[in-house]
Parts: sequence; structure tokens; C-alpha cells
Amino acid sequence: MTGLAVLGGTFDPVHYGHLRPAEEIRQVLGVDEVLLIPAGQPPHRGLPRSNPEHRLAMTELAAACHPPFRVLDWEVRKQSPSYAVETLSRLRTEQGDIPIAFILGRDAFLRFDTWHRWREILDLVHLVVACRPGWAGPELPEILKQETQKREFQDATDMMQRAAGGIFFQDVTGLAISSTQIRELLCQGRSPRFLLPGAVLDYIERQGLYRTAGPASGG
Ligand SMILES: Nc1ncnc2c1ncn2[C@@H]1O[C@H](COP(=O)(O)OP(=O)(O)OP(=O)(O)O)[C@@H](O)[C@H]1O
Ligand SMILES: O=C(O)c1ccc[n+]([C@@H]2O[C@H](COP(=O)([O-])O)[C@@H](O)[C@H]2O)c1
Repeated sequence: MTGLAVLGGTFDPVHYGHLRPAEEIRQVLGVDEVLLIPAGQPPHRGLPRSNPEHRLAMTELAAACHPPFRVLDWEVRKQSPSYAVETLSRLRTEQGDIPIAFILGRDAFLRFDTWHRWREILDLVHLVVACRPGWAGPELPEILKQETQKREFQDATDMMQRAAGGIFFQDVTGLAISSTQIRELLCQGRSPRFLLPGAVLDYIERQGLYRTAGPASGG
């Protein structure tokens, strides 16, 4: 029973700050596969700059570089907000009782108690919180501290003996890359090369994405 890791994101665009931590965590968990799930309509933030089809295509190009990565298009195919609880319930039904670990950055975990039906997520999957060295950020809210006390594992292999319910903090290589930074560089006519896979940058250039500033381009 090896299990699965899952990384959801807006991926607007996907970059090495997503891919490298996902690969490091895959190895620590000892799983063969990481599912990358681009959000269609991400909850808790404004409209992405690129439309779901472009973000799906870019994520697929990134995943094609590395066989353990696979892209799931469920959220981009939906016309409603991409709530993690719905995606993970469907994944649980499809996968049965295998260990599933949902990866999120510490910045995202800080606000996890605002996610739709967040308590259900804690029982559907494990959470793996990717921590960047030197990026302390604010303290966890009290309610998440309590859940962490109840559920934290010190050893990833122990946690992955179970299907769900654990929380694990994993230090990852600190790559101070964000999709925002990449969009800003492109908008200024500067190259973000080496911050993201070359195939993704080639796609962005071919499609003319992120050339202008402003709210969602739909393009
Ligand atoms: N450089 C990074 N290192 C570790 N985790 C990251 C990094 N960038 C994003 N993540 C995590 O990846 C997931 C998806 O992030 P997202 O698609 O919002 O990327 P982003 O670069 O933060 O985007 P934006 O700049 O548009 O907000 C989140 O859980 C986020 O915490
Ligand atoms: O389900 C929710 O309520 C929820 C709220 C905020 C974020 N998420 C998920 O968290 C992942 C990272 O989101 P983001 O906005 O940081 O790209 C992505 O899979 C989102 O769908 C999910």
C-alpha cells in the first residue's frame, strides 16, 4: 500500500516552487505518484489571470517532464468553485482505502480553518504542510494548533501506514518563486526562464499569456 500525494493550486502559471517541493514530499512519503490538480474557480481568491484550459495545459506540460506527476482535470471541468473537500471525497471514493496525502504550503495551512467543510478534509486525507526554511510567517490559529496537537506525526512512514487523519510538517527547499512574480516579469517584458519548466514558458510565449497587467484576462 504505497498511496498517493496530491497538490492542488491555481497554477497561474505552475512553477518550480510547486514542482520541487511536491517531488521532495513524494520521496519522503514513499509514494509513486503525485496528482497535480489545477483549480477551475479557486475559492478564497479573485479570478486567475489565465483561463482554466490554459492553466490545465501548462500543468500538463510541467507534469510531462516527470513520470510520477499526473494531472487531474476534475476541477477545471466543473462550473462551480473548486472546493477541496469535494475533490478529495471523489478521490477517496475512487481510490478506496489507500493512504492519500494532500500537500499545501504553510501559507495556505495558516488559513485552512476557513476552507469549506475543512474538518471533513482532515478525516478524508492526511495533510502534509510544506515549510520553507526561513519563512516563519504568523503563528497558527488556536483551532489549527489543537488539531495539529491531536494529529501530528513525526515520521512520514508511520503516517502513511494509515489512510488519512494525520498532519505532517516537512521542510522543503526554499524556492522563493511565486506565480505572481512570474506574471509580473512577463508583464514587464522580462523573462522568467529557469523559474518554471521551459515547456511551460514556451507555451506562455506562444499563447501570449500574461503580457498585460490587470485582473483576469480570460486568456
Ligand atoms: N515557492 C513555493 N514553495 C512552496 N510551496 C509553494 C510555493 N509557491 C506556492 N506554493 C504552494 O503551492 C500551492 C499552490 O499555490 P499557487 O498556485 O497559489 O501558487 P502561488 O505561486 O502562491 O500563486 P500566486 O502568486 O498567484 O498567489 C499552495 O499550497 C502554495 O502554498
Ligand atoms: O476548499 C476550499 O475552501 C479551499 C480554499 C482555499 C484553497 N483551496 C485549495 O488550496 C489549493 C491552493 O490554493 P491557492 O489558492 O493557494 O492556489 C487549491 O487546490 C485550492 O483549491 C481550497
